[in-house]
Amino acid sequence: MKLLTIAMAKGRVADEAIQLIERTGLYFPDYHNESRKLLFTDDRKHIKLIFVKAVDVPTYVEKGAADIGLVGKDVLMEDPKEVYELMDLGIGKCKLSVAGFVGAEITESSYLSVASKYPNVAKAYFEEMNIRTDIIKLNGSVELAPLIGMADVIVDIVETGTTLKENGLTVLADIVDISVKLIVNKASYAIKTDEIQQFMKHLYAGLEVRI
Ligand SMILES: Nc1ncnc2c1ncn2[C@@H]1O[C@H](COP(=O)(O)OP(=O)(O)OP(=O)(O)O)[C@@H](O)[C@H]1O
Ligand SMILES: O=P(O)(O)OC[C@H]1O[C@H](OP(=O)(O)OP(=O)(O)O)[C@H](O)[C@@H]1O
Repeated sequence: MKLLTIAMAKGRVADEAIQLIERTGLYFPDYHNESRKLLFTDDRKHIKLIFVKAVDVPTYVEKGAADIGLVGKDVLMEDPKEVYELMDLGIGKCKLSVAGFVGAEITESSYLSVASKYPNVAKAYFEEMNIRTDIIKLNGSVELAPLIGMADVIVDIVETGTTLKENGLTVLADIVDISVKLIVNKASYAIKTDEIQQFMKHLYAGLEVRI
């Protein structure tokens, strides 16, 4: 059995993903969600988990530093890479939405300033709508931008809507549903076909139990 390396981000994705992986019978004795370790191996040495920034997961997989990556569809849409996207894990569910002040109107004649962690997704969305934009790339706390007059609207992740609500903002339009995807390096899929398919089969079985 060849060892599989799986890249994912610490935090909300890892906490749920590791529960799913452990459902397949794999066990990571050292893992706990407050650990500062960045690399874990299961007790039978089948899987090596590496923790990287969410936006870097597709890069590790494209370059072959990881065979498999678990990453939000938002990251894959913003910066597409040459990888296979083979499975939806049904975790990390949220939406990418346009948000702003209640009653803000977005029309074809608008010229909008848009703040986002996802400038490419935002640009493509408004181009499709024939709306001219000035896109401002931010790396977090995006909801602040309309409040201080830096942007008319934002494009950001919405899950419960609490962050928007607490900042006096509302969803103006939904762009796309997001969840965590399993991506695979193209060469790894050729070389480690059996291992990868077995792993995915076990994950599917775990998902069925979960549903
Ligand atoms: N509020 C949320 N609810 C559900 N899923 C979310 C939420 N926010 C982000 N996600 C999903 O989880 C992934 C990782 O989010 P996370 O907040 O851990 O990363 P990040 O904000 O990009 O990284 P960092 O906090 O290190 O800057 C996102 O790419 C997205 O797919
Ligand atoms: O609808 P909610 O349940 O409130 O979740 C949405 C919030 O979660 C994410 O932020 P995150 O915690 O990753 O912080 P950051 O992007 O500002 O770093 C996202 O960017 C929203 O701000």
